Amino acid sequence: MISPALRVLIVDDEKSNLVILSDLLKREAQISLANCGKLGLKKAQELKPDIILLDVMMPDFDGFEVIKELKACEITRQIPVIFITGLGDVESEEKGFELGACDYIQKPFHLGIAKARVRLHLTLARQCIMLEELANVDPLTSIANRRKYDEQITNEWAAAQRNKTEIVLAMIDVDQFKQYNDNYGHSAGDLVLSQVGKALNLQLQRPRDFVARYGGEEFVVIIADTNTEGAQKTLENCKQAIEALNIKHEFSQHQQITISIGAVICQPELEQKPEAALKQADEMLYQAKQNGRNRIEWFNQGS
Ligand SMILES: Nc1nc2c(ncn2[C@@H]2O[C@H](COP(=O)(O)OP(=O)(O)OP(=O)(O)O)[C@@H](O)[C@H]2O)c(=O)[nH]1
Repeated sequence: MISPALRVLIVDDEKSNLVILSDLLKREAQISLANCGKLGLKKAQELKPDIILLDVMMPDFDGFEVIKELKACEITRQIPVIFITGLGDVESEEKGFELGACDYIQKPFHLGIAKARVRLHLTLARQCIMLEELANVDPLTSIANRRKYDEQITNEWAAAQRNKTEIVLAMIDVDQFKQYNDNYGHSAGDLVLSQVGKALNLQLQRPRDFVARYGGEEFVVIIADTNTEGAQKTLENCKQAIEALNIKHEFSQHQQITISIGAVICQPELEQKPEAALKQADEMLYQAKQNGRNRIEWFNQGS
């Protein structure tokens, strides 16, 4: 049985087709319906379904136009599209594949065969989601990994340059963590890292906030489209959230698990690279350690 968490969007102007297809798949996935191309496009962008079943001949905006828009849009580009259409000529079928469809089912279709083909694509969609997770999620903390950070910072840095907005980069390190491992054991250390990752993630919930495990006991934060005051508050909340975990660490100067944070805020010029900003954040992290840990140090652009 395929996971019911998968979401299928069916776009068809014929009500009877919507009914047949949703009946066919309702046990396989969550179904959303759209009775015209424009609505289908809107729902695809809003719902980001795992797969789209798309009619070709629709009055306002035909299926070929819809798939062109889907493939041109960053949000919907990856969603597999299956055409289900009365157009039986090979030229239309070839055009459907050329425009990026993953399958082309002709009407009238055999229920069992249509179901088997959609099921196959649902399975592939599910495997793609799993692969994506494996590639981008750190298994210990369940937050983003360094690979995802590299992708995110490339996009956010370019957006900040384009829109002339301010962006914050922060390096976070668990304080005296070697002492924790040495005294409480590596498994207990792993548990702390997992709790810290999740607690940071909870504080970074705005759509443009991002946190990843950078490696070992280090985390990296991106706060995009922000200002000094807002970012200071967010990072202060992160620091306090770790204190609030109240994890005993008798071998630390603060007697509990704490974090140090080095941060930099900038409006990047075209020639500026994010690696230089991250290095500044890292230098500030070193300062935070030198100045007593469990604190945030900001890079001063003037210094
Ligand atoms: N349990 C666990 N420990 C890790 C992991 N990755 C790195 N570490 C440990 O994190 C510790 C980092 O220690 P150090 O870099 O020496 O610094 P620290 O003890 O945190 O001291 P300060 O940074 O100066 O506060 C090392 O003991 C690493 O073995 C991990 O995945 N799990």
